Amino acid sequence: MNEDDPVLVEEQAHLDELYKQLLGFRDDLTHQLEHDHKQAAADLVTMSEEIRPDFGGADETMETLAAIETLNAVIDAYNQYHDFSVDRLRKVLLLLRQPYFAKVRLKMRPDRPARDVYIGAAGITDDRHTPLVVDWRNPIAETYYNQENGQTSYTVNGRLKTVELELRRQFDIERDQLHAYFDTTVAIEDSLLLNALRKHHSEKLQAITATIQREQNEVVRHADVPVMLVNGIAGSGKTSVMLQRIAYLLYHNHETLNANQVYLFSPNEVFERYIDGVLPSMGEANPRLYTWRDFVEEQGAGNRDDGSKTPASSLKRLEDEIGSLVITTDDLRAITMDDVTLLSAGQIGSVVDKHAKWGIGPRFVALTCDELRDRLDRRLAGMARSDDWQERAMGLDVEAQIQILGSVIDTSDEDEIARVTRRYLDYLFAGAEADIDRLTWLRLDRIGMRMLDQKTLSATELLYLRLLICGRGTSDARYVMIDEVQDYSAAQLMVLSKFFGSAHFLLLGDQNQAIREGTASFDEIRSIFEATHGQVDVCRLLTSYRSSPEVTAVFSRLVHMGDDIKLASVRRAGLEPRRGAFEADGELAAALREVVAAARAEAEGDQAGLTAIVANDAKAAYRIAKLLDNDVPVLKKNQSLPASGVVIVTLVMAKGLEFDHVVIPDADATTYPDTPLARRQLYTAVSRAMHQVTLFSCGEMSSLLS
Ligand SMILES: Nc1ncnc2c1ncn2[C@@H]1O[C@H](COP(=O)(O)OP(=O)(O)OP(=O)(O)O)[C@@H](O)[C@H]1O
Repeated sequence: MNEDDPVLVEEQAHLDELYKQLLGFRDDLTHQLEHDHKQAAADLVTMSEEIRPDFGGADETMETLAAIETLNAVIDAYNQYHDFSVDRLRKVLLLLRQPYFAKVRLKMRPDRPARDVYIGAAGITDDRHTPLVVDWRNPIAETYYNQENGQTSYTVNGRLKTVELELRRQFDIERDQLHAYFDTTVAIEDSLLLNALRKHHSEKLQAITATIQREQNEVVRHADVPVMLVNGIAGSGKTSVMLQRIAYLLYHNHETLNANQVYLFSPNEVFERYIDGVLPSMGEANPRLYTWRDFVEEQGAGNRDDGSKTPASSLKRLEDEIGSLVITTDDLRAITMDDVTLLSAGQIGSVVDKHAKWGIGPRFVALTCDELRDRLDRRLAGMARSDDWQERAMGLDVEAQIQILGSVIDTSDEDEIARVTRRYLDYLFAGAEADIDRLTWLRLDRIGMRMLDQKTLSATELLYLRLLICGRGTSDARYVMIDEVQDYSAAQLMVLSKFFGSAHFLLLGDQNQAIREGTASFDEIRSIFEATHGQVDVCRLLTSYRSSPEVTAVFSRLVHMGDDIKLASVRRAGLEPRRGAFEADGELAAALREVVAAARAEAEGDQAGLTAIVANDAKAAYRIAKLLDNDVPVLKKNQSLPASGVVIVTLVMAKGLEFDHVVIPDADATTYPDTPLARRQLYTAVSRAMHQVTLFSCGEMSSLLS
């Protein structure tokens, strides 16, 4: 430490003091939890021994129940206290890694002295509830992210508070070591950001809590609107911002929202593994992670074309036809379980006919399902009275009777036999009600194929038809995040927006990275979500935090963003792009081998980085691997990104990822002709690079790169 710098000395002393407190909290909490655990176990044993179960008379029963009630209340109290202590310990452990990353000195009122607020990954107070560190999601921390010196403001409980920011200080801290501090009193320059960006590629995406930039913060702290569409250039932090936003929402709604109610759609499994450490590193649980495939499979439509290429016109046609849809008996299927027909197609048909006059839609489904459930109930009641089923129930051995029916059947009591047989039938046919609700009685495939005059139905068509008939898909989801939204077709988005009709959406994408033909434009995305959710708020992110100015110059030339928009990079200078057009495969192979050798040599030194050879498709990837004598691995779906070295990836797999050095081995005019799609594919491939891009072609180089 520089002993001559009084600020550094003073801040280190503050850190030492706080760290000591944190260690104390950790030890106290651990002891407390251990002690409480033992105490609780002992108390529960004593209390339960004191309960003398007596159900002899009404008074005795009341007394016994009251004693059990008291025991339950004690268990609840222990659990609550336990949860509170565990939560506090979790925060302390998080802060012990880095107690805080910034401080703001705020003058809350002109007549009061300014006070220092330290900001960290979690908030912690001392025993007298005085805040020692404030959580980055606390309203007051907004003054740090606003990046405004002097007068600034934050919103608390919907009210804007104006304050004076006297000092904004950032810290480079690891555990109890203060490495450096940066004051931004003169001009707002984010030294911590520049420090962070100097680093090399990491195996997994990192949280950006300490360095969220102003335009990103607007997304993270945005009001809770039905749909937000973030339109950002490559490397502008869309994925990072989305994860910070999830953490923000979980913090502000901690009493009502859990991570299971947040759904995150991402392009593929490699990407899922790349991002799955971010929220846990912030002390939050991961949301439910889905690819489109996972979603389709969960909906029982995994065994057909996944519908990613289904045109929106197909779904529009279903919408148009649904009003005049007539359901015939052939469209119905009996509800059968274990070869027992519980409701025949004919019986279902009579219910359907009764309610079809309302038109085929959510109301029809609700009324029909209600009545089918009633009929099922009557059917099971009838079966429970039949000799055949009663004999089967009584034929169960004693163990099975206790396990399934809860007691041994009293064969002397006829009513009891019927009651128990009913319980047995409920157990056997437990899935029948779910079948009714899942509309297994309706041959959706057949109906859809007739409506569309097609021989098969894609997953998108099937799910949309089901949605048109039932209304909403799920109300389990409160928030749905779709990353790389530009890669979804209008039809896929129509399904998702309707399926999650009651959820709020965060859509993030970059139109220039749409690498498939036939995906939805941002205007289409807006109108799809406006139709289901009303309003769509749009935010833009225009600075690249991933790529060096040199790399940014290559990819920004590929696209036209609009005259008023200029892409910017905040990274330090990287290396100049390398190019090479070769006449034959042999020459290309030699050049690639050189790159591989250089990358491996680097990886052995302390300059470990990751080089990716990004091939246009799987065929090209394996061709390159062969050219390199299979010495470089091709990244597979079930693998994670290596930390360093060289890897071959397809463009589809490279989506959302980043590498220190990107080599495009097939940058030729045939692979990348002068078409809008090829332009976007090249933009996506080049923009995966942090420090350097190498463009090789066998034959003439694509004119897009000239
Ligand atoms: N505010 C920030 N502070 C530090 N690093 C940042 C910041 N914002 C983004 N980054 C870094 O920039 C890189 C790109 O971020 P991210 O992958 O979230 O961008 P993206 O917009 O989703 O990219 P793409 O659309 O090209 O896949 C990551 O390494 C991320 O850590």
